[in-house]
Amino acid sequence: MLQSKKIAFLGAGSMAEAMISGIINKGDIPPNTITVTNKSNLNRLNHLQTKYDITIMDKEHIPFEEMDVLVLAMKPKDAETALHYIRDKVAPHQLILSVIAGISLDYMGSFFKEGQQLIRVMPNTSAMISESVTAFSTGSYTNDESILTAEALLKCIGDVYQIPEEHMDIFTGIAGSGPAYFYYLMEHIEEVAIENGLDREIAREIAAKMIQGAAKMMIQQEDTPSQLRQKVTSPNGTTAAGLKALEQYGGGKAIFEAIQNAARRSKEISSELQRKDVIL
Ligand SMILES: NC(=O)C1=CN([C@@H]2O[C@H](COP(=O)(O)OP(=O)(O)OC[C@H]3O[C@@H](n4cnc5c(N)ncnc54)[C@H](OP(=O)(O)O)[C@@H]3O)[C@@H](O)[C@H]2O)C=CC1
Ligand SMILES: O=C(O)[C@@H]1CCC=N1
Repeated sequence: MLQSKKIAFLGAGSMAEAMISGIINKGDIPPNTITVTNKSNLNRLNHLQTKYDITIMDKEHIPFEEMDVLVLAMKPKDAETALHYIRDKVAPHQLILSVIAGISLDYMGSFFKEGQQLIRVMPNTSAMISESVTAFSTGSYTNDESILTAEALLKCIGDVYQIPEEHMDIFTGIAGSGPAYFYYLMEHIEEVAIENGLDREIAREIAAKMIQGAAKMMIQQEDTPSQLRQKVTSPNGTTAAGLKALEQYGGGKAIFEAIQNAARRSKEISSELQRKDVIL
């Protein structure tokens, strides 16, 4: 179903590249039917073209009317300018898919004529290797065909969940930002490994595989995380000693607060972006 679709990415940064990479690796879409543009960084566009064989274009030259899907992948601060730019260039039947954190369907909808098809998406950068967990919420005018198109597209980058928009902030805190928490954890694992004489590369490999193994256990086994933890923890053993320090240094609380804070920031971005001048 994606073969004949024309897709344009507005924004060519980390998230756009991760999605483009995942989509192209999946092989359902010919690379040259993906058009990518950005604000001004031509070197970046050339780099993506060389790497993925996609079509790159100055945004002034994009034939917007020919596009089936427009992916908005700029920072929240640039969303308003971009929405202003495209509002008169797209028709309601075209699907606008935004991956911008915190930008609500209502806010987006306020730029367009009634009936515009909109989908709000939250992927993560594991899209690069088709391992994102991605959520999406649909606007009031989005039809079944567009939902199927979006699902097919997002399945190229991993697993997809349709969720109510009110859950987007917490989803963002957990899954959109989540990879960063693991990279942060890895940075600390490497630090202590090196201090204890291990090579950084070895430490990185064993820690990443350990995390992958634990993640697979949670997916494949019926045990809860708490039961799995207990199975690792011998009385008065090494794990109990490690968990004691985690508790003592506020590990659980830190994880809880990290996710809460990210979700709060997502909500805050939404309120910062309230549209002031609706002129249609
Ligand atoms: N990174 C992540 O892990 C995730 C990011 N997101 C969301 O994705 C969005 C992009 O994030 P990320 O890729 O990290 O950001 P980057 O800063 O890496 O990329 C932003 C891109 O937007 C382009 N841009 C800015 N203004 C416009 C415009 N008016 N028209 C077209 N392109 C424009 C920039 O162009 P130029 O370089 O020329 O200025 C750049 O290519 C954000 O809204 C973020 O919330 C969502 C999930 C995860
Ligand atoms: O940090 C951000 O705002 C974006 C959204 C989720 C991940 N990165």
